[in-house]
Amino acid sequence: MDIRLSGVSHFYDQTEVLRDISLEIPSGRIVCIVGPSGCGKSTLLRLIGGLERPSAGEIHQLGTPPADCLNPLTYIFQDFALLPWRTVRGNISLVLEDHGIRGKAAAEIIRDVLARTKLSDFAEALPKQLSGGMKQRVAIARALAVNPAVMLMDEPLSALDSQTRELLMDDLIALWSRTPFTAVYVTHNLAEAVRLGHSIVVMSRRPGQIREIVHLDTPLEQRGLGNAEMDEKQKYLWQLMRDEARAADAELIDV
Ligand SMILES: Nc1ncnc2c1ncn2[C@@H]1O[C@H](COP(=O)(O)OP(=O)(O)OP(=O)(O)O)[C@@H](O)[C@H]1O
Repeated sequence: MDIRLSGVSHFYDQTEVLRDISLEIPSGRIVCIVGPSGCGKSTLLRLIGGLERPSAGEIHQLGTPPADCLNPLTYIFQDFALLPWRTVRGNISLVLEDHGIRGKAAAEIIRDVLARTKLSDFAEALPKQLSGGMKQRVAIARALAVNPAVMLMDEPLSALDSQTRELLMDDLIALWSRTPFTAVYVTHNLAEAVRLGHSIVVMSRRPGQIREIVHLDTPLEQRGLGNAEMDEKQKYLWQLMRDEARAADAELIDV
């Protein structure tokens, strides 16, 4: 299932947050969204997820979600959003219970997603027993359990330290390489964007407009640390963003 945004604009009261966003999110691709603070990245994700309706423009889902998809648009948040009193298995089974899936069918899905996220040995652990990186892997496993058409990822690694971020990026790439998923991935971190994005949407400061879409051809598995092409792309992205980021920073100070 692809997603197409056509001329999307959004206001909160009199404040224009997004202006005339047209964008394709093709199936099986990771589209990263970068831009200065307050430019409307999370708002854009909420509009795509249908949590809010755009003030103008249209968002279409093209094609049908996978046959066994329980929730076409599934979020992954920065703060993991796990229930602390439920085990890893219990957190994942919750989203299946919501769809009436229990017993053997649920156990098989949970076994599969735990194996894919390398959490098979931690099914009975509580969130408080897990590191931040593992908690986010549980959140990813929970998202995979509903076999989403598109994952909406809002700064999923930004609460983690830099080593854990590297490990999680490796995990996401391994997951994608095994079974390509579709994601819209909001991040402040340009290194993350060039590592994970098939394309990177660079937004201007508020009202957020698309300044440029940068495409990356290097396969995800070849984008390790120290890859010269990735460094070049990251520099280019920073050049695009630097003035906007400075201006956005000054705006926040003026408020
Ligand atoms: N529900 C809301 N009501 C009113 N204003 C809002 C609401 N949500 C966001 N805003 C405002 O809209 C603008 C864009 O916010 P948004 O969180 O989408 O930006 P962002 O690019 O994700 O920011 P950041 O990078 O700092 O997380 C901000 O000025 C924010 O204060």
